[in-house]
Amino acid sequence: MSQHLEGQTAIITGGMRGIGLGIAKRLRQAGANIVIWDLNVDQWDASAAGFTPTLRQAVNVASLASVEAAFAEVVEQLGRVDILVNNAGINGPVVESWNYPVEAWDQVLAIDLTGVFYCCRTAIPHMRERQYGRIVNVASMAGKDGVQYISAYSAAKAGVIAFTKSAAKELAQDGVLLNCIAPAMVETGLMAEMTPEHIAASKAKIPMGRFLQIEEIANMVTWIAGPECSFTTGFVFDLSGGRATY
Ligand SMILES: NC(=O)C1=CN([C@@H]2O[C@H](COP(=O)(O)OP(=O)(O)OC[C@H]3O[C@@H](n4cnc5c(N)ncnc54)[C@H](O)[C@@H]3O)[C@@H](O)[C@H]2O)C=CC1
Ligand SMILES: CC(C)c1ccc(C(=O)O)c(O)c1O
Repeated sequence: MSQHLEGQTAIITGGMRGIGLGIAKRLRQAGANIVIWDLNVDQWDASAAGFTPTLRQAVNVASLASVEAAFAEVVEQLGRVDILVNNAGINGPVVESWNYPVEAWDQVLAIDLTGVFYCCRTAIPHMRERQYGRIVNVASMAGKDGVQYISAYSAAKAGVIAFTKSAAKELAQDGVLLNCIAPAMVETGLMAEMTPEHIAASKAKIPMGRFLQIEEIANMVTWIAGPECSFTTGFVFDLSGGRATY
């Protein structure tokens, strides 16, 4: 396997399980030193993951103070951050938009959108100073299409796409590239929060007729996060099994 990220440092938010863990594992195989940020980082299953991260930090991405303190510690201990994967996210209630609880709306937006902004805001000055960085924001097909009964999640993911495009233009001459991925449904803890009817409806929208696999996301992210991705910024890379039409 290519070791093209040897010596680089990658932060993966929400990296304790699911898609984030899969991305972390694959970036490690490519040679990167891995920093895991998650709400609770006590339980690391090294035999299941197949590696031990260089650092694990308890971070709430919805708290700027938490993000800034953790980032400073990474720079102090490892000296550099080359890759930031903004993966942490929640779904929230599955309910009509007009009945969506206001507190839950605020929480979904705080984690899924503002959390991405906080992590980028914190990492970008360091990357600009080094004139190198790769930021991969995990959006969703829900952010492109809008999915019924998960309006806060869909709105937050649409916001992640627009934020990525804006910041990418600002940083295009600084060696700092920002891109998004827009996965369709993957069988993780997050998907389990959907109702069986919604899961079946989502699967039915995918021409390939199957769910996306975590390894497929991790492989794509590993390329986007590396130096070979050199002329693409502000882009949304779909993982939709043929579903995406734009
Ligand atoms: N599972 C799916 O079908 C899809 C997922 N996605 C996105 O992929 C990303 C990962 O999702 P999954 O792995 O499925 O979810 P998951 O629920 O399995 O994992 C999410 C991780 O994020 C962490 N997290 C949640 N809130 C946090 C916070 N405030 N600060 C730090 N960490 C926090 C959780 O503790 C957990 O480890 C999310 O952004 C999700 O929206 C996108 C498209 C489809
Ligand atoms: C698992 C998350 C909440 C989710 C659910 C449904 C869709 C979809 O139908 O497109 C998504 O893209 C998701 O990210």
